[in-house]
Amino acid sequence: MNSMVQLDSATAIAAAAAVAGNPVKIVAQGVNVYYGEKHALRDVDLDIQERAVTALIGPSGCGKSTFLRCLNRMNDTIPACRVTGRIAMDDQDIYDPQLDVVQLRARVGMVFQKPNPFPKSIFENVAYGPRIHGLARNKAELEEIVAISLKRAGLFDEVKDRLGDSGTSLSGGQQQRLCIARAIAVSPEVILMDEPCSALDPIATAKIEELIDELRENFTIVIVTHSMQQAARVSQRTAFFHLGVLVEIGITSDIFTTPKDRRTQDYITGRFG
Ligand SMILES: Nc1ncnc2c1ncn2[C@@H]1O[C@H](COP(=O)(O)OP(=O)(O)OP(=O)(O)O)[C@@H](O)[C@H]1O
Repeated sequence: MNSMVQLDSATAIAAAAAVAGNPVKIVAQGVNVYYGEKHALRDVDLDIQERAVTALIGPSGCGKSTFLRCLNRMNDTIPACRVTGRIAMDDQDIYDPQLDVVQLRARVGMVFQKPNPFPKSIFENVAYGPRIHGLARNKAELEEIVAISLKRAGLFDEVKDRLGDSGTSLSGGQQQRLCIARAIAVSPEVILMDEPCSALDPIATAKIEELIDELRENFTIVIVTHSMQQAARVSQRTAFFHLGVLVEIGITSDIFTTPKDRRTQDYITGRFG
């Protein structure tokens, strides 16, 4: 088979082995999503492993972003959208009516396709979440959270002397790392990334990919990507969606070298997409 993806298979296999024993963080069972009459996701069963990167791939419109948005209930904000089935994080049903959605979204952070810093200072972009969630007892603690979050997002050295400047004054890649720092600042357990590099140049993309690899030590990451190369570089597990169906999920190197399903094979060899 002639996959379009160049795999550094030794690295990919070592990375998959390193996370192989990690427990499951999120379990989705029989998930269906409708936008009005449109049945966008059908009977999806999918496990997300803790402290690993899971990539969601598939052709445009297959339901990747829809599934991602189920994981922090962002679909609740779309009036016509209806979700059925069960999604549990650490065995807790995240669609339980008793559950506080604001708390859920602090536990399951999100980074979007287009960097979207608030029109506020770099400091305030990161401090906002910890402040509203009461995570700092005083100014010194808040400053510490901001500094740590910027360091973990690989941005601190570039901005430490200009924390008062507007977040929007940064380059696109820096803005995306600022958005990652903002997500990290409220100590989430899971970070969802919806095509986080699609608006970035190759150098900024490489930095974000390196960062994702570092972040998986502490966070569970789910990333939607149009780039099979990116999925191969950053993820340990890959899920392939097609026409609203989860076709298969497996170890990334297996999906790109020995997929079980013909549809996956056709996709990774570029027969459609
Ligand atoms: N807000 C919405 N209202 C109505 N239909 C929607 C909405 N969002 C998505 N859809 C439909 O649901 C299906 C899945 O869309 P989704 O955006 O999840 O796919 P995707 O795989 O992420 O696509 P892409 O790679 O192009 O971003 C598509 O047919 C899309 O048109």
